[in-house]
Amino acid sequence: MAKGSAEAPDCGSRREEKGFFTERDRPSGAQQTSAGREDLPDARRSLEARQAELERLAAALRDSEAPHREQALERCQERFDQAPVPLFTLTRSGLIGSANLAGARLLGVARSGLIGLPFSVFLTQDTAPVLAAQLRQDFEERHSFSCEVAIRGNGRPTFPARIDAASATSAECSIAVQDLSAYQAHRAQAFSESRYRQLFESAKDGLLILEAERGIISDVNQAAVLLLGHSREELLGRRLYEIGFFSGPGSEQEVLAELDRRGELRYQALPLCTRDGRHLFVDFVGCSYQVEGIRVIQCDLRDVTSRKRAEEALAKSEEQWRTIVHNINEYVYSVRFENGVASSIYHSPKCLEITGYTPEEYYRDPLLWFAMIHDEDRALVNEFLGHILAGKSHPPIRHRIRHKDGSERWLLNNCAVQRLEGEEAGIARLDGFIMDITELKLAEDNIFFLAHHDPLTRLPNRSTLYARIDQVISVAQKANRSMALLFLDIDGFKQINDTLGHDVGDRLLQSVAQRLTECTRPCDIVSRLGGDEFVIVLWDCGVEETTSVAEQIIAGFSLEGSSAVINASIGVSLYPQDGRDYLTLLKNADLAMYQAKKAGGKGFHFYTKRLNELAHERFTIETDLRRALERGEFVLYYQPKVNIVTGEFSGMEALIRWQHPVRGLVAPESFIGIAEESGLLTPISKWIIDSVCRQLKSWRDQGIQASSAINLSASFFQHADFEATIEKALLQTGIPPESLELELTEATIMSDPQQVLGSMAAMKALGLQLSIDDFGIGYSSLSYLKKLPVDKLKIDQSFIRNIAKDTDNMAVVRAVLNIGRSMQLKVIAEGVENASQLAWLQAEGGEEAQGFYFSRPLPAQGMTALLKRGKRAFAASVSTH
Ligand SMILES: Nc1nc2c(ncn2[C@@H]2O[C@H](COP(=O)(O)O[C@H]3[C@@H](O)[C@H](n4cnc5c(=O)[nH]c(N)nc54)O[C@@H]3COP(=O)(O)O)[C@@H](O)[C@H]2O)c(=O)[nH]1
Repeated sequence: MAKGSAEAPDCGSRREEKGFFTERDRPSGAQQTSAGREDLPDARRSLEARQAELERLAAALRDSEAPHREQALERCQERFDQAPVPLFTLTRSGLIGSANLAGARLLGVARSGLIGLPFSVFLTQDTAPVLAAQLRQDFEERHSFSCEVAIRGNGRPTFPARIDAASATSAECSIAVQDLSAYQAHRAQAFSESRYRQLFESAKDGLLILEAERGIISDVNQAAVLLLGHSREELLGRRLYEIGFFSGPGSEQEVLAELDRRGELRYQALPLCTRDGRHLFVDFVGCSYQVEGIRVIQCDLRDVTSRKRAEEALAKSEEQWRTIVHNINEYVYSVRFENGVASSIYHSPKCLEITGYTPEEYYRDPLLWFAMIHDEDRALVNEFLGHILAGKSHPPIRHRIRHKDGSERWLLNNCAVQRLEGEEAGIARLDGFIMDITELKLAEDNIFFLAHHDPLTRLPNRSTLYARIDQVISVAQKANRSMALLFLDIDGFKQINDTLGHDVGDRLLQSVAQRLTECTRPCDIVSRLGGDEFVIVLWDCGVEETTSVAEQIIAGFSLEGSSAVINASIGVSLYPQDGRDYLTLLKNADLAMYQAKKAGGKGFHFYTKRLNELAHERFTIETDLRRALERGEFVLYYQPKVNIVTGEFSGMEALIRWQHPVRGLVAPESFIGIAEESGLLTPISKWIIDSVCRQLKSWRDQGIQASSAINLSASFFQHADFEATIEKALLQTGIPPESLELELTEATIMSDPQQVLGSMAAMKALGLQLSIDDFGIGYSSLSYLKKLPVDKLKIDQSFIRNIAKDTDNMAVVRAVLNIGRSMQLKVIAEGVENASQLAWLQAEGGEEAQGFYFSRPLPAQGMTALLKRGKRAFAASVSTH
């Protein structure tokens, strides 16, 4: 070292005082480190070898002679100079005491220029203090140390270096400097490779590295092994087509050529069957690059089977949804809201049929929908949308739109809102469906119409009348107005229906409805209650106006295709005097109509209080009648029929009387009609038949061979029990059928000619006598009369009453007598009250008569007495003149 010191530039001693650090600066506890010993063995060994050499030389110097000492020093100096490791000696101040050749090369400064320079000038600012601290500690504690610094070599960039210092002597310490540039580069590369391998192996995607030249797999990661189901060994050296990619070597070649040309290739959802039979879909990304001059292909395989399956499921569900939406009858739509602006995102094809506009037209104009809403329904739709957009639920609404073709359509509109949550809370979408309910609405309207109207005449029906008239009455009450209720019933409608057929009856009802509508104003109500009953409500009409309307109505209805003139009867009640509610007005108008009917029809009658009294009376009679039969209050009177030629009994007529507990003996005219209308005449008729037969039997039992006529009403003649009742009575009493005579009026026969004719034939077949009562006042034609199985005509008493004075009556009676003769029918004149009537009849050739002149109707007991007078009881009566 002395030699080195001698060779060192004199600047060394010059800079001693301004050295690296001074005694004062020397640290007290610097640590020795052995870090990097194994990393840098050469430098350390070299340094340790020099240290050992120096120690050996020192020992030799102590023990040897001078010549040997010189030689040793030279050898030592040479080894120091030629050592491959950059070596330096540093003074306590950190000045360079000596440097070997490698050291001078490292720092890029001639050795002579280095001596005396602080070593720190070659260090970066941040690492210089590191070395200074270590040196202080080294000189203090005489320990070796190692540290890493950054050297700013002359003419080369800063490079990392490691300094190994031997234990310092009192004056100097030796350091070996190792350039770490190459080492660190190597270490970086090793780190990079390890990191790459780690990344390669831990990648989730399967990675295959191919030698591009031969197309064979040269590396695979674990993910690829798991994905493909092949072991790593099976994969290495194989080609892509051999592990299931691409259809074969040709196809693979094409793919690799394309990859080569473009540098990168991507395939999405390639189907792949793995070695263990799994069917997968993988996204394939191939890219080609050079590694150390060799071209490789990296294949990235990502298992997208779940995604693919989900996509397929989604596509399938979308397809199903589309199929459903395209085939349902509803028009489905979806509108998106973005920043408060609506835009159409879906309109199913059905929109064209329902609205006339194509989906494209909706996409172009988001407000098209609103434009077609019917003006009257716009408020309803706005309210509906307001509810929906506010997030409230609302049932579907029905509204109208104007179809593109101009027609009006009824729609059922239902929709729901899809909302965004969180910060961007608000409406995202409006989804809805629309159904064309035009036909349904029409059907509903029709059903509603039919529920409230009569289908035949299309007039309001009973329930509608009821609802409307209540409103009319309420308005009339508030406005202090009058109104009239007209109850109309077609005269003889049943006969028209029965004789001319129901089609004709229907047409008649329709023409009546039309006529009533024509005769009234729009503010009036015309309705059909049912059957041939109509109700007309005339608003703000008194007696005068109502009379005028009623006269127009009853002027007569002509029936299309028929010459018959049809008449009607009308009853009128007035609000408020005849009633303040519908039912009272209707009841009173009905009473008045009944009165009009009783007056012969073809007329109208205003309701009067008297009608009500009569109705009340009638009601009382009806109530009493219901109890009369069971209380045995009916009795039979008998009026004789007389042969006016011989004066002999020719028969008798049974006539009913009601022995009323309060009213006394009530004549049949006061109750027969009521009994018939209330359905009580059937049991009463059965009682009459039974009683007459029993009386005849009683007389027979007394040796009197009598016969009797019975009056039969139309209702009982048509009753299902009629024939059986007669047969049973004959059977039970055993009287001969020919002792019983049935009197039917022309009206009875005409009420249902077919059925009555059948019953008459049956009675005739049984052996009963049949006669037409009140003959002459009806409308029997001769041709019709010929068909009837009757034995006798009974001239109505109205013709006999004024026979002496009334030439018309004479003519009628003569005519009936002639008819009888020509048709070989017996003729009896009833209502003979005096001798002149009898004489006239006798003069005209009449054979039989009945009347007060001979006898009033007698109770059975009286008749028994009369009968006992013998055959010629009336001989004196017939020969008085
Ligand atoms: N269905 C039934 N109808 C019956 C029955 N009994 C009677 N009647 C019908 O009631 C009407 C009135 O009958 P009545 O009060 O009994 O009157 C009868 C005679 O009393 C009356 N008559 C007879 N002779 C004269 C006379 O000279 N002058 C006169 N003013 N009246 C007279 O005529 C009635 C009998 O008429 P008719 O039946 O047409 O022969 C009457 O229509 C009865 O038919 C019954 O049981 N069932």
